Amino acid sequence: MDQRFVMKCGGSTLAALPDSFFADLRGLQENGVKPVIVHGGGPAISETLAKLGIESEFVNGLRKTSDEVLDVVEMVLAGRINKEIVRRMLQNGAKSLGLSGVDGRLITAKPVANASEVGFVGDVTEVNAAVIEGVMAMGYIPVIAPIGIDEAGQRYNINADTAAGAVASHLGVERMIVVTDVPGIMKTVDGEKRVLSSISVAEIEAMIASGEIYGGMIPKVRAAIQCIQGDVREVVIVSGDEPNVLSKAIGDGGIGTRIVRD
Ligand SMILES: Nc1ncnc2c1ncn2[C@@H]1O[C@H](COP(=O)(O)OP(=O)(O)O)[C@@H](O)[C@H]1O
Ligand SMILES: CC(=O)N[C@@H](CCC(=O)OP(=O)(O)O)C(=O)O
Repeated sequence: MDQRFVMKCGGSTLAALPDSFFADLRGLQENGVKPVIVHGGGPAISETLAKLGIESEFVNGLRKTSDEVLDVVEMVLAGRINKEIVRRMLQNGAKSLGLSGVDGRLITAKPVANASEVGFVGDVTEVNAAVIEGVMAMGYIPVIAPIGIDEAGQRYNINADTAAGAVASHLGVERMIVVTDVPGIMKTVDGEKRVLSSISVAEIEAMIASGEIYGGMIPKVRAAIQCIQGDVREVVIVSGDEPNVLSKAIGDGGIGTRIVRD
């Protein structure tokens, strides 16, 4: 079994993650499991932009990113949030090493198709798997901030779900775990809101079309659909509140929503 997995941790849940979450990661590391973390931090970016009086808006879930916004995105993601995660892992006995996609040209990016509307927002074209594997081989959990760079040295702001999906695809791991602030993809059935234990690509498309999947869930399911076309066997969406969520998600813990190939 592939003992590696990619975990995406959303800004919606980062600050609230209990120590037990990081202790779970340490336990996995001690047992030879090799996690790779890609993190977000959207709410912290918005908070800092507001403090600095810099306007920002989202276009179809992507932050409109000017050069000025890009400075703040990099400062918050690669600085504050990345180091906060590394620190919490250290405090809980897990060994980790923080990087942004710029370090070692970890994430090569190109402008998204609607760059004229959203500015310096990137799509991933290449992931330097050798650097990630090297960090893992040294016994560290890589913690990656979703900033990309192109051949000319231009930086890009990349949606963290998109970046995590690309890292999972390029590493060829079997599983990606998306940790967020809801227990999975929810659907109202007979007037009752339920967490779907699994969902197919066709069902996802239908729920996007009907508006039952909206907002921040859209980039997650899009990234999931993209990476299960390759080697990734399943993507699991779970809540960071659940005790030992990662151990449960990599086992058959019946947790969250599993997205698998049709
Ligand atoms: N069908 C759905 N089931 C669960 N959550 C959904 C659904 N559709 C949209 N969402 C929204 O997606 C949010 C998670 O995305 P987001 O806030 O961007 O989190 P993160 O910061 O973890 O990336 C949930 O809090 C919820 O408001
Ligand atoms: C292009 C784009 O929108 N980038 C995101 C990057 C952070 C992110 O995705 O964070 P979450 O996972 O917490 O949402 C942003 O600027 O907010």
